Amino acid sequence: MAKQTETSGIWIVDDDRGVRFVLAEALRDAGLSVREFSDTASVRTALRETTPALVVTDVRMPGEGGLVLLDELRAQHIGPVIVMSAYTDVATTAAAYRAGAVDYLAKPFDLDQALASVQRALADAPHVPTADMPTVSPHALLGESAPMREVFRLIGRVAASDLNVLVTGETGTGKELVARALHDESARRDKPFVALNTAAIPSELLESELFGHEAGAFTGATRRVAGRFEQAEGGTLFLDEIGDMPLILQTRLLRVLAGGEFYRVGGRELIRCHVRIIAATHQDLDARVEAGQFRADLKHRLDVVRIELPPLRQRRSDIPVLAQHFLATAVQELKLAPKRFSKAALKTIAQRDFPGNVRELENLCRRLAVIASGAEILPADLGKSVDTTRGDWTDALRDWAERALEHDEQDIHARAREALDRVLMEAALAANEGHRQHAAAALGVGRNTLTRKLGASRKRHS
Ligand SMILES: Nc1ncnc2c1ncn2[C@@H]1O[C@H](COP(=O)(O)OP(=O)(O)OP(=O)(O)O)[C@@H](O)[C@H]1O
Repeated sequence: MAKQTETSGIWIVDDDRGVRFVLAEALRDAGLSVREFSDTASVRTALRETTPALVVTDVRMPGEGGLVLLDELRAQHIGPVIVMSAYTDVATTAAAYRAGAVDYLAKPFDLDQALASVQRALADAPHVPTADMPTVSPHALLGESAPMREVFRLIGRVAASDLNVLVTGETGTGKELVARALHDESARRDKPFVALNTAAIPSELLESELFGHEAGAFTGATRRVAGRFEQAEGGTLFLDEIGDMPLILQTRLLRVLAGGEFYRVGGRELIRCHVRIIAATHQDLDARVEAGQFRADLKHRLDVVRIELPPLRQRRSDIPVLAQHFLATAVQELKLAPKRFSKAALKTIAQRDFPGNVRELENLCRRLAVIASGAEILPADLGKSVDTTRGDWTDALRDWAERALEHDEQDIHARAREALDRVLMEAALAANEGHRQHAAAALGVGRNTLTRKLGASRKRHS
């Protein structure tokens, strides 16, 4: 009979997060305990604490491959070990069996087949605990709720394909993070990931932003500039807020997607591109198509696979994990004294609605990291943070600025100042029935200043 050792379940070793997700999910669904590792070094670290009941390892990984690990595990009588690989050549398969693997799974494998293989190998193996163990690999994209697991599953499934993906969800739900995960899990991972927020670029500049321009293409174009398509060559182009793209550019984009080639603005050279497009929108794209604001044929091209990110209020069970992660990250980044949430504080936070979703939760945690006085954040601290900021327009401005900085946008200060001027002027004019002198006086600026700013704002918006 097999020796009853205390082990820590099934260990999956694969640098491909998508494969880990999918396989781990299937094994957990079957009631097994799973730990995930992205490389052999972290397996070795974990082996100092405990041993696995079974290891499923990839063969080719950056750094050290799975066969070295297999040798080591066999030498220490740890295992059984199942090997998986996309390289089903005879030499690799034979080497794996020679080194003592009990089975060899050729990728892409059928999940049922993988599960059957694991169950066969376990039939002889020691006791496997069924409680889920914490995973070792830090996923950038966190979440344990059912909808997020479904998102992980989809990412795992479609990452390796070259299909265009449309990510939908309210602002701040993690659409860009999903796009990055899709890129990181694809064969394009060593090529660039380029993000462009189409709503943040004035429409007259968007074309040259996407496709680049030649020197002299327009006033101020002093040299040739590569657009985002060229920058992303071989990799992934993430087009955020695609729903806001002006129709004329939708037509241009569609032509490029259909033909796989484009000209720079003012250029004559036809440039071929091999870019995977991941688009995102917080809008209802179908409704925009209905309303004639979005081209149906472009939607059709972008919306090949759809990943929907639910708002945070529909997956509240993710809030504690996210909050703790953001607090720890902020403390580390800002070099503050360690802080943690009290149970009551976490409970209060989890009950809150976050219209700005994960981004808003992240900002709240960053603020708490700075302002909470004790090592433990209490519900009273949350009150403080909310009372001083609720309804405060600087909050919205801060969110906007953080987002713009995150996306490496241009002229952030000028654009914010312009928006500030415009909002104040419009409000003052509205409050004074369009009377400029009164509006200026109400704002505490001279009439000439108001007229000048009004002119500048109109020009920018015409
Ligand atoms: N599941 C998650 N795990 C960890 N961090 C997350 C998660 N979802 C979102 N975030 C973080 O929240 C912030 C907002 O995410 P992201 O920019 O991807 O959202 P978005 O949906 O693209 O927003 P927008 O539509 O406003 O551009 C980022 O700092 C991101 O790292």
